[in-house]
Amino acid sequence: MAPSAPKEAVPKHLNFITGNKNKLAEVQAILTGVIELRNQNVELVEIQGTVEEVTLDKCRRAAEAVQGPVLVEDTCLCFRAMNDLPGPYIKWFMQSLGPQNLHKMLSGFDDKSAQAVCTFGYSAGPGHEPVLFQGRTDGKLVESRGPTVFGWDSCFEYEGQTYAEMEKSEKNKISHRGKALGKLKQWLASHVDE
Ligand SMILES: O=c1nc[nH]c2c1ncn2[C@H]1C[C@H](O)[C@@H](COP(=O)(O)OP(=O)(O)OP(=O)(O)O)O1
Ligand SMILES: [Mg+2]
Repeated sequence: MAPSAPKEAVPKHLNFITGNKNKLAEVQAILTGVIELRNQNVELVEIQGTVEEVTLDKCRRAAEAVQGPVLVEDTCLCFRAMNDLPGPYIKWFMQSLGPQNLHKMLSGFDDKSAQAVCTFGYSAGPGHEPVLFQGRTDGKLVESRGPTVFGWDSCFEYEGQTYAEMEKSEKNKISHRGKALGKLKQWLASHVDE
C-alpha cells in the first residue's frame, strides 16, 4: 500500500477560487514560476465577522463546493478613523459609492489613514482546516487618482502614489496581496517537496 501523503503536503497546483479577474491577474503574476495556478469562479456566501473568520469560512465553503483543495482570498480596506470599518465589507461601499466618491467616507475625519489587508486561505479539501496567510499595507484614503480599473486602487495612496498610479509590478512588490503571497510562497517552499 502506498504511504499516505504527509498531512500538510500541498499539491503541485493551486485552485484559486475567485470571481475577480483583477485579483486573479495579480496572483498569477506573483506566483509565476512558483506554482501552477488554476481558477474556478464559484459563487460563495461571505459571512460577517473578523477578517480571519470571513476567510476561514470562505475557504471551507469553497473546499466543499469543489470537493477538493482550494485557495481563496478576502480583501479588506480598513479606515483607522472608523476603527477598521468597512474592513471586509468594503466591496459593498465600493459598489455603491464608486471610486469617485469613496474618499468622502472620511470627509468628517482628520485621520485619513487606511490599511489594505489581504488574507489567503488554503484548504487541502473538505474537512481540512484552512491555513491563513495575511499581508497588510498602510496607506491613506484619497480622492481618486489614476485609472479606475481595479476596485479602490485609485483611492488608496501608498508613499505618494495611489495603487492605480503605480506600475503593476511595483504594486505587487509592496501590496497587501504581494505580502500575503510572500508568506504563502515560504509555506509552499517548506511543504511542497515533503
Ligand atoms: O488590490 C486591490 N485593489 C483595489 N481593490 C481591490 C483589491 N483587492 C480587492 N479589491 C476590491 C474588490 C472588492 O470590491 C473588495 C474585496 O472584496 P472580496 O470579497 O475580497 O473580492 P471579490 O468579491 O471581488 O472577489 P472574490 O470572488 O475573490 O470574493 O475590494
Ligand atoms: Mg467576494
